Amino acid sequence: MIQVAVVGATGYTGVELVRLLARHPQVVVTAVTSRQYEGQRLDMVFPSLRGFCDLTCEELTPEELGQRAQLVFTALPHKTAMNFVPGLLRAGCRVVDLSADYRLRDQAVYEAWYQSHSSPQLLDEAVYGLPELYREQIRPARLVANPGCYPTSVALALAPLLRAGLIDPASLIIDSKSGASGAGRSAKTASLFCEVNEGFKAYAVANHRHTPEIEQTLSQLAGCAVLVNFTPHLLPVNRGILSTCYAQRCGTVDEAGLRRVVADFYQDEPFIRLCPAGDWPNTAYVQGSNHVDIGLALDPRTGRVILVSAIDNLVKGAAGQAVQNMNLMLGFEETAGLDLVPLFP
Ligand SMILES: NC(=O)C1=CN([C@@H]2O[C@H](COP(=O)(O)OP(=O)(O)OC[C@H]3O[C@@H](n4cnc5c(N)ncnc54)[C@H](OP(=O)(O)O)[C@@H]3O)[C@@H](O)[C@H]2O)C=CC1
Ligand SMILES: CC(=O)N[C@@H](CCC(=O)OP(=O)(O)O)C(=O)O
Repeated sequence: MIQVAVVGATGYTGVELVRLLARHPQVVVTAVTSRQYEGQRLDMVFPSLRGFCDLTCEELTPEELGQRAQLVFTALPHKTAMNFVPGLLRAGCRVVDLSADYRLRDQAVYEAWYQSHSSPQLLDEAVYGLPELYREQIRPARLVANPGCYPTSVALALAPLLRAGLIDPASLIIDSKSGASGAGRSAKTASLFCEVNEGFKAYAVANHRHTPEIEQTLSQLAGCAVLVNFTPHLLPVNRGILSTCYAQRCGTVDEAGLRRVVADFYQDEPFIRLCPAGDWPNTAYVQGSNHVDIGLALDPRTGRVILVSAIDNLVKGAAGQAVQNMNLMLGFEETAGLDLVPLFP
């Protein structure tokens, strides 16, 4: 059994990691960290874990974590993870970082959207952890930057047609909706029940920090600099992201042809499901699982292709993808610990 640790285990992605890792056949969680809950058993903080995890929350230095684990998941807020990750690497750990701190390759872009970077020397080394696109680079990596939840849903929807040159990279409009767990577990007025329930709003319009992350992946796929309009919305549900992407079709390929390209691109992917024509993704059909559902239509009147994707933001959008990355890094079956049938209803 390989020893792993979760830093920031009392956040939404941290506890989701512990849930998934508790059933993983080849790893054992040896440490869970938190400042606020130091000294408390994790299954007292999250009774859902009773019988699955008997660890107590600790505050541990990277050096101490290095004594306890070979691979560490950092599930800390962005701008915080960068203070932890270099020490973990020095302590000999491999790291899957769930924050945004190592996702952007260009330091100037990171600093324009976040803040000054304290370990920019690691940006070149970090591998963007989207297995469906970068599987071979992830396997040997020391540091994997787990993608953001919105960028995961968008990149996987657009990748096949963008790479095939069948949609115009200058025409992309993306409209995404997320459940409230996407905002994390820390107390904020905007996340209060009455602020979220029975409402539906756009936020961070034209300036959401996932825009450059989405553009980075799409530019690589398209082979040219891509700019997008990306508008996130907050849904009054706990989990789930639904992204609707609009793109102008290139050439005269029909809907069946577009569908074949997407199906071929993902034919060996265990977590991607292409919906049959006329069927559309629903966040409820992927909840609790690492699946990505993708639907596609060509509007013959406008010549636009419409791609819709659904993921669980805490699983394929965070903890599940992190476990998928760990599986690749450690040479395990990619689906180990992730053989989850979505919850419904
Ligand atoms: N929620 C989501 O859907 C997704 C989140 N992510 C990313 O994953 C990371 C974690 O997100 P999420 O779980 O939602 O966040 P939460 O706010 O729910 O949890 C953050 C965790 O980090 C700990 N923490 C906070 N500040 C510090 C600090 N300064 N030093 C040490 N520990 C700290 C918290 O515990 P304590 O305060 O007790 O130390 C807590 O355990 C973030 O970078 C987020 O952007 C990525 C994809 C999806
Ligand atoms: C609903 C909501 O607030 N969502 C978060 C995205 C969370 C996320 O996964 O982003 P990172 O991993 O990059 O932090 C937001 O819009 O900031």
